[in-house]
Amino acid sequence: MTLSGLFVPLVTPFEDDGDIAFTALERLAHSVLDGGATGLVALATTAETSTLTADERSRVLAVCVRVCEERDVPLIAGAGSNSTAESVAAVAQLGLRVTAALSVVPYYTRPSQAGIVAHFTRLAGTSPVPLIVYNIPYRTGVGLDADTLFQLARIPNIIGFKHAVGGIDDATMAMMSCVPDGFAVLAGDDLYASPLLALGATGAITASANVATAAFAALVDAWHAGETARAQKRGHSLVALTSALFAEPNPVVIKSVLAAQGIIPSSFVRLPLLPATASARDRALRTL
Ligand SMILES: O=C(O)C1=N[C@H](C(=O)O)C[C@H](O)C1
Repeated sequence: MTLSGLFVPLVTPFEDDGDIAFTALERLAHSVLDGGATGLVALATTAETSTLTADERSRVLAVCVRVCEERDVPLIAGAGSNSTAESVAAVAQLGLRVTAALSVVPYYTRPSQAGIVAHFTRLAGTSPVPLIVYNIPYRTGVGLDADTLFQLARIPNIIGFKHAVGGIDDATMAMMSCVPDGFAVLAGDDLYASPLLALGATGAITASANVATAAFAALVDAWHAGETARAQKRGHSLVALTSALFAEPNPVVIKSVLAAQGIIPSSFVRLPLLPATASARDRALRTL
């Protein structure tokens, strides 16, 4: 299985009192699929997963599983932490309900490159579903060098990377020059999705696609169709929007835009996130 296309990491809509708005979540899930997304990502960073309780996480996942089954589309679900044992348990809990698990490089602990390979070897060996390694050094505090990327890509049951390194760096260039056949590279930095697709990424997981699903779907399609001029134009046209949506910590601006559009009931986010400022929200709305 090669994962390709646009996967939307859904926000978790809240009511003004902080309760999860499950009906709005289900509506949003259908609406991004109607807008051209290939599949969904449940419980990613954009979902504010770290501030959901275990019960809320399982109810959010249940909504996403139901929608993806109804629509017959792939579902990726976030699972894992900076504890290998806890990550093994979290991925096991997903069972076979998802297409793949998205597991972040262990954050905060700053393990060695060999430790990271050992972590994912253990996880991939026990996971009931294929794994996607989430490489996001600006959140985890630890980068992956080219050799580590090659080693991870060769581990059985690891089928892809969500690659979000804040640019196109040396390790990215080395990795993209020899991606194993069938291995998925999913662009995870909204601003660099277009250049990574140009280098051969199989798809994208971009939070901005909660707001601009059709535009991101068209961007992925254009690069995959080899229509360079159209793809570049699409990429350029998304720069102002993605910059505006990430002007404050993700997903606060995205939620404020969705709330202003009436797509979700409230711009509420849980502490330690604060709601987007009016100026950030208005700037994003102006770029739509
Ligand atoms: O939740 C996600 O998946 C994403 N999170 C990233 C982040 O918040 O750092 C951004 C990316 O668009 C997808």
